[in-house]
Amino acid sequence: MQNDIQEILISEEEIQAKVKELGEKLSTAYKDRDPLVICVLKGAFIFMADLVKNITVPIELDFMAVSSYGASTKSSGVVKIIKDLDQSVEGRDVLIVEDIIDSGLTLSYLIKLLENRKAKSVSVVTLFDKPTGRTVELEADYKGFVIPDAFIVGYGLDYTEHYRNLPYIGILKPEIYSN
Ligand SMILES: O=P(O)(O)OC[C@H]1O[C@H](OP(=O)(O)OP(=O)(O)O)[C@H](O)[C@@H]1O
Ligand code: HPA
Ligand SMILES: [Mg+2]
Repeated sequence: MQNDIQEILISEEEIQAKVKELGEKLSTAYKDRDPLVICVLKGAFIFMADLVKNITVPIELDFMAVSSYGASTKSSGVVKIIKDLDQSVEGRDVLIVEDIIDSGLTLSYLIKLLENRKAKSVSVVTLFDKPTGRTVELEADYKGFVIPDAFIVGYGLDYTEHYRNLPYIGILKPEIYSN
């Protein structure tokens, strides 16, 4: 698996330091608000687990699974709900936890959905932001790293469902895509 990586873009240590910093910011922002923190599966599962350990105020968690990339490095443009939330968001302060904002399609769909379900507020924290990928206008409320125009893997992010278990962010060798 490591042999498929051309370059490590962001190290495990850099990620952990950033996640701690985001956790501290969110602990201040959500003090006394008991937010519903929503993990967007699968990509955000590692970020979510590390992030909530760095949030020091009461929160509730829920999980939603959506997919639009399939086995490609380009969004299909169709966001498919694979698993919906267990809890109602009505009247709740909601924080969506995403691994990456690329085209912005996944999040713009989710934000609209949760607003239609009458959440009191909907905010977004993303660990990675790829602004060059945007096809819809969208800004995260909290973000970790701005990344260049490259397909990244690791720390939850996949290519054809692999590489999610790398503890760092890497770029794959070009020959991996032609296999
Ligand atoms: O801004 P966008 O262009 O919509 O891309 C971002 C979304 O794409 C990825 O999910 P994917 O659909 O690959 O599902 P996965 O999380 O199961 O890998 C990623 O985890 C984000 O949820
Ligand atoms: N890597 C993995 N999954 C993704 C990406 C990416 O760069 N962009 C959107 N989903
Ligand atoms: Mg994916």
